[in-house]
Amino acid sequence: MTKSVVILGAGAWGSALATLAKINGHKVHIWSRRDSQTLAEVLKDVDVILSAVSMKGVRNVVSQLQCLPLSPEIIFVTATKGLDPQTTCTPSQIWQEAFPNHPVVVLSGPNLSQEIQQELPAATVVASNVVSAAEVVQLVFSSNRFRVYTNADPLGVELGGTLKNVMAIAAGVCDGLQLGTNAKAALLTRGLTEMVRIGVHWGAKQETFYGLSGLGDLLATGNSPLSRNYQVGYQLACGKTLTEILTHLQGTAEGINTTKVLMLRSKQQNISMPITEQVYRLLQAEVTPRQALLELMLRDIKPEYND
Ligand SMILES: NC(=O)C1=CN([C@@H]2O[C@H](COP(=O)(O)OP(=O)(O)OC[C@H]3O[C@@H](n4cnc5c(N)ncnc54)[C@H](OP(=O)(O)O)[C@@H]3O)[C@@H](O)[C@H]2O)C=CC1
Ligand SMILES: O=C(CO)COP(=O)(O)O
Repeated sequence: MTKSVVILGAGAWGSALATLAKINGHKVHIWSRRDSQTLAEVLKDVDVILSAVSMKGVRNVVSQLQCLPLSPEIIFVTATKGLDPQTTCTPSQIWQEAFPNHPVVVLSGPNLSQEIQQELPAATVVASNVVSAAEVVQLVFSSNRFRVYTNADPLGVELGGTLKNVMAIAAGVCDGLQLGTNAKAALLTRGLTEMVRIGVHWGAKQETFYGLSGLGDLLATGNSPLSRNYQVGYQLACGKTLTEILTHLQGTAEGINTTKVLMLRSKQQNISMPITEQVYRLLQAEVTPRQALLELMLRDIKPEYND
């Protein structure tokens, strides 16, 4: 059945998702804060509201929507991969708190938007506590070039896509320093261990991190120059400063803010996150890429798994 979909955020990801819904014949409107139409106008008779704004815009957009009369039938979908610096909440937690009577669905996976715009095949996950809502969103986006799986662990799916951005920065450093394939495999594997450790502590399911939104997205962004987070790490390793990199970077690298939030929360909760800590220190210019590598290699020797 044809759905009316409004996509909030006309950036790289919002535009790619709009293309995917349009090819399935849905009525799609992309709204951005520069739109000539107001949110109230574009949200008339809407079925699905998908937010693809970057993390820094989420609270702003949520508050604007809270002022509008919205039917409880409307499904919210969040495709943002970040953590709120003030509260450390995930975007879906912010949406759900603001709209407790609406179903909220997380959409996340290995989805480099440029490849999707080139019509290359990809897969993703839509996760919600309300299975029927996830199934509606699955139908809106599924096609012969975009395979959509449902999942019942929205927190795990969301954290997979968010936490891997920190590891994508580290992977860019690894490649920028030309450390080789063994080092890259070690980094991504131990990076995944770190993601699982904090994610499970926060209430996500371990197995979710081994799916598309965790391992899948870690492999995509940790191995692709198309990833902005990877680019940040790569260029730091090539000697550029963060300010220089951000001046020329197209779009948002959420991993920079996520690293800060993650450091704060992991320290408060006493969770060991050695790779995240070195990425944090590198972004703060407290260590060079080579020093960060050495710090990781010279940590106390230990069993691979502690339990
Ligand atoms: N690009 C990709 O491949 C993918 C990205 N993502 C995630 O999607 C999110 C968006 O990424 P992407 O589209 O690439 O980023 P872009 O930088 O291309 O776009 C960001 C969007 O957010 C909007 N925005 C930023 N701040 C505000 C605000 N205060 N109020 C309203 N709108 C705001 C921007 O509006 P304006 O243009 O007016 O500044 C723009 O539409 C990120 O969390 C990213 O991690 C997820 C999967 C794939
Ligand atoms: O999350 C993404 C692909 O799944 C996009 O990665 P970047 O934000 O690093 O470009």
